[in-house]
Amino acid sequence: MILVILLLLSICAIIWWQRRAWLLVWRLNGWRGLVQQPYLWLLLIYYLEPKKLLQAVSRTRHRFQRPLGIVFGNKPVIYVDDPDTMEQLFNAAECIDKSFFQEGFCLRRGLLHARGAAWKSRRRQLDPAFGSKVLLSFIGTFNTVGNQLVHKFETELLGDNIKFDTLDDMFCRAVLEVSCQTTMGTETNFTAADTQSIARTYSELMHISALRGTKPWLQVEFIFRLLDSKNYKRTQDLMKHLEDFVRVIVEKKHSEWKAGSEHNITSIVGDNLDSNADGTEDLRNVKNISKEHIPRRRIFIEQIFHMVDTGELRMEDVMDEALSMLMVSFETISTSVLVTMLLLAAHEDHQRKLRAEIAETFPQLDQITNIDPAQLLQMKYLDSIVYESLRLLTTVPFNMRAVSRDFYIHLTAAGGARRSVKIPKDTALVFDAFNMQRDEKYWGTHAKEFHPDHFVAGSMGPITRHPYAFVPFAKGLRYCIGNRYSMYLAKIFIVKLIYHFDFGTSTKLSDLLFINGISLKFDKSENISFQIRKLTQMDI
Ligand code: HEM
Repeated sequence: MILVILLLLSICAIIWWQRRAWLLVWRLNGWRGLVQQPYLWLLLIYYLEPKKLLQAVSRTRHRFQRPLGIVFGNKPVIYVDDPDTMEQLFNAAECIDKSFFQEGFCLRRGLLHARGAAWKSRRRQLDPAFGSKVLLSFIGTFNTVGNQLVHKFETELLGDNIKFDTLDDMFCRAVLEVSCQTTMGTETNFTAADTQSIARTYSELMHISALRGTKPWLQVEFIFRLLDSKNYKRTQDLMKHLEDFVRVIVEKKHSEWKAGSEHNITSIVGDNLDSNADGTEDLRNVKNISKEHIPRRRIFIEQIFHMVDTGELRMEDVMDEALSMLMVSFETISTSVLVTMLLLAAHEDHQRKLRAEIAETFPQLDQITNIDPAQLLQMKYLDSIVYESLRLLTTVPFNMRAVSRDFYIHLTAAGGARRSVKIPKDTALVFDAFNMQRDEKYWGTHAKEFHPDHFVAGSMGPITRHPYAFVPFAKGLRYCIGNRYSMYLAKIFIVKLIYHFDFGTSTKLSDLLFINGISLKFDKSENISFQIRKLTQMDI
């Protein structure tokens, strides 16, 4: 009897400890949500690892009413996979902070992880570094590394059995090369060989971060050290390797910058950035900037050095930003290019149509060697291919935030009735862009196919879907600062590759098994291969 009473008391104590989370589930999903919690916990216990999570969520999310409330320890968690709720949350000042799920990310410094007022001020400081003029000054670098990539394909990557992982590695190295040049002004020759193991170091760190991201207990430093000492030690070594690599370059560049004339520049060339987060290019802006007004290449760290002099930033901050810009850019852009090439290889008809648009836009070979951004931005079919790839195999499947203050969201019931739901402080938000962007409810019957027409305005008029049904770079207040940079670079690589080579594969979309890394990964990727053939002028 005493045991039963103790047990009941313990259950009551746990429910009291979790009361805010239970209350939120009740407000969001009613009795059904409360009763479903044990089932949800079982699913989470079984599937909480990168290889299983994404596929399990895709399979089971329909069994629950969404947005879905989850009791996670004493934390309320909301899983969101609909555009209406995403729009409210992405634009709420209470939802800009990162969540506890991201505590396991290897680099918890800089803009990427800043919170509240610190984030606002850092974002204001860094936004101009991604303005149109600065981006246009990088086009030469994008072209040069793109040409090196083409040469690498010509000499080493032609044949009937080019492995997916080989291309993955090559794209990672090429993007890292661009990133090192535009962030720190350093040529690293990664496209030829990763002699300093920098690309491999970043990849390994992202892999460990993804593992910790899906196992929240590993995000507590001492538990990580205790339960997974091997990866703990490895993370420390890898981070030190990267920090040393970046520190040497940043310090050298800072001394050069101080000695040079650029030192006197106290503000960076910016322009009006809008929240252009769906990747829709600001063609007008680019056209208005004449070639004479494009500054010489202003690398990222040079643009923020003057803030070190004024005391707004410390040298450590510059290093953190450089480290994280390299980290976030190389895996995301390379994954986007890789999946676009895979989808084009699997859909020869779209590949041919894109090649025709490229040939029409750039009739001379030297125009491909030196791609002009203004012409690039007019390529509507290229846009639709890149956006459709970002929709169907989105690069960042899940996105997370934390709620910093109690606030209300408005939900619409099936019958159309609206109701307000109070979201308490410290709730973790999980945005599932991957499944929303493949949901027939928002994308119609071709939702799970590669269908570039999704991004082509038809004879019936403009595209009318919900503006938040496509969020590869997030949207609202904390959207990706590198979205336009990514679009230029990815498109330049894709245009050059499709112009010079024919890509084929026997892999079908339905064969792909998805893994939730920091960016999208594929299980059994060793079974995916490409046939790559050099095209002649006749073929084009
Ligand atoms: C295809 C490529 C890319 C994709 C799909 C992508 C996606 C995203 C997403 C979804 C977020 C939002 C995270 C959140 O809401 O918490 C984000 C944030 C961010 N991205 Fe990207 N990204 C890409 C490339 C880049 C590049 C090239 C850079 C830098 C050069 C970059 C820098 C950042 C930074 C600094 C943030 C944090 C912004 C902030 O907190 O204010 N990203 N990115």
